Amino acid sequence: MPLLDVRDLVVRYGAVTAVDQVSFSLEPGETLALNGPSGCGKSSTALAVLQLRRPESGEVHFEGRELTTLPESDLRPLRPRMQPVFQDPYGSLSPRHRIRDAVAEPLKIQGRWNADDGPARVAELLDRVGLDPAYGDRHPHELSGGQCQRAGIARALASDPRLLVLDEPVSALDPSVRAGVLNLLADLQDDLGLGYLFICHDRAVVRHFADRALEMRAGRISSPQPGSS
Ligand SMILES: Nc1ncnc2c1ncn2[C@@H]1O[C@H](COP(=O)(O)OP(=O)(O)OP(=O)(O)O)[C@@H](O)[C@H]1O
Repeated sequence: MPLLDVRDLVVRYGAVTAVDQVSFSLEPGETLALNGPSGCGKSSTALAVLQLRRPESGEVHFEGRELTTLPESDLRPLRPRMQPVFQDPYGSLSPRHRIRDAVAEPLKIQGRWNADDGPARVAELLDRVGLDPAYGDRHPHELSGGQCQRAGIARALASDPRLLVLDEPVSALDPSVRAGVLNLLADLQDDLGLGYLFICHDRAVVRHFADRALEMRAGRISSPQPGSS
């Protein structure tokens, strides 16, 4: 069974059809890239996969469940298993919260926080993404962009996801730290068997990082591209 199976997805904003009959599937442990120019519908596809924006039509099967027809109450327990990582590393963390609270929050919301071992779990997650757990005391603005993106990934991992939807996860980062974050994502995938829907406009990064890539143009999949393997 694919981890994710998207069929004939359509996303509209009023008269604008941002995603037009897009279909693809993604296996557990696989990285599938969506590549294409600005405005071709990559982010809209990501939002619809995550059900953060309900599509006009089409189906999104995640771990065998069709999501588009589920009410929010039935989606809620599934949401932790599909986590977004967005382009702006600072945007996904509240500026008012310390990093350790941002990473602990999903555990608390999902009823998995335990005062005895919760702090150790947060430290373990920070360590797993290559951050010294002492950084947990800091606020997002006290971290570099790359460190902040790592903290965002730690927060996503706190939910024990199976799928990460990575929307331009390194595009806003200094070129010198991009490779480190991509290597971290590759290690996490090897260790945890995560599936990645990897949205990226940079073909060189896609070739290096993705197993398979789909090219989008004007809301449609225009062609498959060879990936790195
Ligand atoms: N909230 C919105 N309201 C109206 N139109 C939107 C909205 N979001 C996106 N669009 C339009 O939908 C189309 C697809 O946008 P989308 O952001 O999905 O593309 P993208 O490939 O991710 O581009 P970028 O890389 O610039 O984010 C564009 O024409 C865009 O202007």
